[in-house]
Amino acid sequence: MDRLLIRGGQRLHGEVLVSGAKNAALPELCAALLTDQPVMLRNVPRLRDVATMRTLLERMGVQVQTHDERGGMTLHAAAALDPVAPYELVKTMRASVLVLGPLVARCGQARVSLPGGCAIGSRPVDQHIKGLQAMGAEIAVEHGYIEASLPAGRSRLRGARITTDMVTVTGTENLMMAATLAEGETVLENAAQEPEVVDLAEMLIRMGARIEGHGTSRIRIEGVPALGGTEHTVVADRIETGTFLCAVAATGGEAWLRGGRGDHLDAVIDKLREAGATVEADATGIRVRSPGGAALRAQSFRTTEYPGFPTDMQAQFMALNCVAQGPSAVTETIFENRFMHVQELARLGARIHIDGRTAVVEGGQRLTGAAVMATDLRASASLVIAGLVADGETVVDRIYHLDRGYDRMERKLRALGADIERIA
Ligand SMILES: CC(=O)N[C@H]1[C@@H](OP(=O)(O)OP(=O)(O)OC[C@H]2O[C@@H](n3ccc(=O)[nH]c3=O)[C@H](O)[C@@H]2O)O[C@H](CO)[C@@H](O)[C@@H]1O
Ligand SMILES: C=C(OP(=O)(O)O)C(=O)O
Repeated sequence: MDRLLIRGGQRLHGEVLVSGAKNAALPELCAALLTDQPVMLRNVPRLRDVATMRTLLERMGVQVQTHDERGGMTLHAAAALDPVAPYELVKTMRASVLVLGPLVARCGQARVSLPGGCAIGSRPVDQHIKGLQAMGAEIAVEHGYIEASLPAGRSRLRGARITTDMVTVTGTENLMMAATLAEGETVLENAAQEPEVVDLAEMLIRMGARIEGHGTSRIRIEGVPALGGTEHTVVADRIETGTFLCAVAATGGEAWLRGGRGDHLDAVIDKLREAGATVEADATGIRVRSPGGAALRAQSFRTTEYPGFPTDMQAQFMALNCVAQGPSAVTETIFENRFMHVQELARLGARIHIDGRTAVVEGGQRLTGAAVMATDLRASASLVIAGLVADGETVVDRIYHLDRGYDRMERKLRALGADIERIA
């Protein structure tokens, strides 16, 4: 099992090319199920989750071709599809549930394993199911599978007004994709406004979908009988960008994050500026300059839906808060169990006390290298950041979590001057 060996203490300098967003690429790969025409995606990141999604789609009968090093991929769901997502694949990647909406809309049926919980929380998909039922799908949950079909005599879902109980990102994406091929109008109230939802909507519109209001809490979709193929470039990964911002802020140095979208990261950039880092964004990327974490001021924040502070950046910013000066309170409101990194950060010398949904961080600590274990994707990233700052050697174990969502992270960090290597 691969691990990362980090010798901390290097300042980071140079340029990083930001990859396409995992959380946009995954639903966009699934959108190829909605049409019998080829769909060409560019800037698809090289990630374990993308490979898993590819395997899943290929098992359903989608032809997938990879073109080049720059992330070109063509998907063609022409043949009769086998609309089944088996447990072996879904259990390794919750985003597999994103095939549900497209399959019901295109094939009139689907059999998708329940994703179950994961390290960060229970993560039910009841809102996805409720929305599809409102659109006329008959759904039973049996033997660990969501069995969905259209009633006898119906060949299409029907539009509906759906208000989800909470803002759900993949729930919004699943229902928006399903609604593109439904009969009549669907209105999604309380919709997620994340940039990845907007990017997916833009791709669907290019495929012929009629969608309005994406990027707001009310999305209207007028269903059409069929969608066509398209070409689409996956939006830059704001979480990868934010992770590198925090890494440079913590180690000190200066970096240019080429392709990074500052307009998708306002909440994080505001906090970095309040901490004392210099962050300048334009249409081509983001420049960050920092005197090093120990010269910054720790920042309190609460995670919320977009455009608030993203839960997917909570662990990385907490690593920065451990070395920055002063106390800070980090409140996680999206997932009930997203503090798994706290105990591991403590092994490096961090002082953090958990009080319910808030982690109180005593800043200004000198971190020292140690063996630590990654528990989930962003927890792994926070341990890498802490390891880059710590004195001596840190070994991060179980980095398969990191590989789910970061495109060659250690290579990008090495290019910035970090002393980091992958070891067996
Ligand atoms: C592939 C992808 O895009 N993953 C992102 C997506 O996950 P994901 O879409 O799974 O997260 P959601 O937005 O759905 O979850 C938000 C909250 O709603 C709850 N919930 C959600 C759906 C549902 O049917 N019932 C329910 O109770 C969840 O347990 C959670 O507490 O958004 C999260 C929140 O920004 C991010 O952390 C993930 O990186
Ligand atoms: C939680 C995450 O992803 P997923 O929803 O795929 O588990 C994440 O990207 O931080």
